Amino acid sequence: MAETAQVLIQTPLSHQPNNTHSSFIPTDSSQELISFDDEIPTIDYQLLFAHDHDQRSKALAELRRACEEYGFFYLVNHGIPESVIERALEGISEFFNLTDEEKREFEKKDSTDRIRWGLGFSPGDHQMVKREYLKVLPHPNFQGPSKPLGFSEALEDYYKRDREVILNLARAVSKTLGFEESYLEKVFDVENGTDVSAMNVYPPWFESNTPIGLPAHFDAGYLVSLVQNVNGGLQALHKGRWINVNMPPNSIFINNGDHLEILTNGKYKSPMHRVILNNKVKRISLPTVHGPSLDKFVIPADEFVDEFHPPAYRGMTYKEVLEANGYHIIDGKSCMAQLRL
Ligand SMILES: O=C(O)CCC(=O)C(=O)O
Ligand SMILES: [Fe+2]
Repeated sequence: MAETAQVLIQTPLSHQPNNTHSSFIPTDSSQELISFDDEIPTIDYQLLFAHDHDQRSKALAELRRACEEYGFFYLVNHGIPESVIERALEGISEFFNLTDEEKREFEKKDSTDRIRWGLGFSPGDHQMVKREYLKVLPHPNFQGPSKPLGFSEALEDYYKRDREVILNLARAVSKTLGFEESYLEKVFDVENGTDVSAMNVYPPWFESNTPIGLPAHFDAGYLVSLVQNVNGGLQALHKGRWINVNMPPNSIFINNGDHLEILTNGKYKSPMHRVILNNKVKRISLPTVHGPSLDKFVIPADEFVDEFHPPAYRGMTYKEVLEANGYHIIDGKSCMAQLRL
């Protein structure tokens, strides 16, 4: 399948579709690029913690529906200042504007890399760059690139605020699952959790031979947050249709990660997503995968397993999952195919 050929070449933040999930991919190749502007749920972060009981219950019910029926949503009113996001995105743009020689300093060296720069090429054409990326590990012990000046600090500011939001969101998600709010924090040992972030830049389509910027894949971790400089490119699969992600101003795009799917035994699924190059502008995105601690062995929790819902995934430590198939943790590779029973 063409889809499979493409995925072997690119290196998204996470793993590629496996046989089980690929049944969700529209199989008619002529339709493969068709996408829809269907509505995506919007969750108001402040309301998830509102003092008013009714307001809070309503917001939590909306969050439950978004996690269960979609696996992704826009988060508004998250409290991260626009300037913090803008500075991080501007820093990314400046980094990618460095000379190739300067960027090569961050090319893969060995398995202890905490910063990794690289290029994603077009399938079958290794001259055609579809995506340039820079990966870092924001947590624990963030270490940013030494140049351009101020970039590392701008990233650190963003990651700190982003992590606060994600921790609180994980508390709200715990409640939507019927648990006490610290549930996810405890099962994933979030305090020692490993976060992997990719900064991506995609050229406009007219500079490329195919519009696929990043092939369909899933992300590891429990929750993934994403900010970007412009709309137009990211698509998520919902009920067999590719939905365009059109983020409202100053929002964050959130999706469930594989480990939330495993823990909930498939109740909160990790959605397939991809990037199509837009035909106008260079797009920059900043997705961050928030994951369990590396030694955490994640399996479906007892609460989601019964005689009608037998365990659908086997356990593996998060480190083994990320490093599956010979990759280093900074590649954020997952291996759902090996985890599914
Ligand atoms: O660039 C995007 O919008 C998405 C990137 C992504 O899905 C990834 O790096 O895993
Ligand atoms: Fe992704």
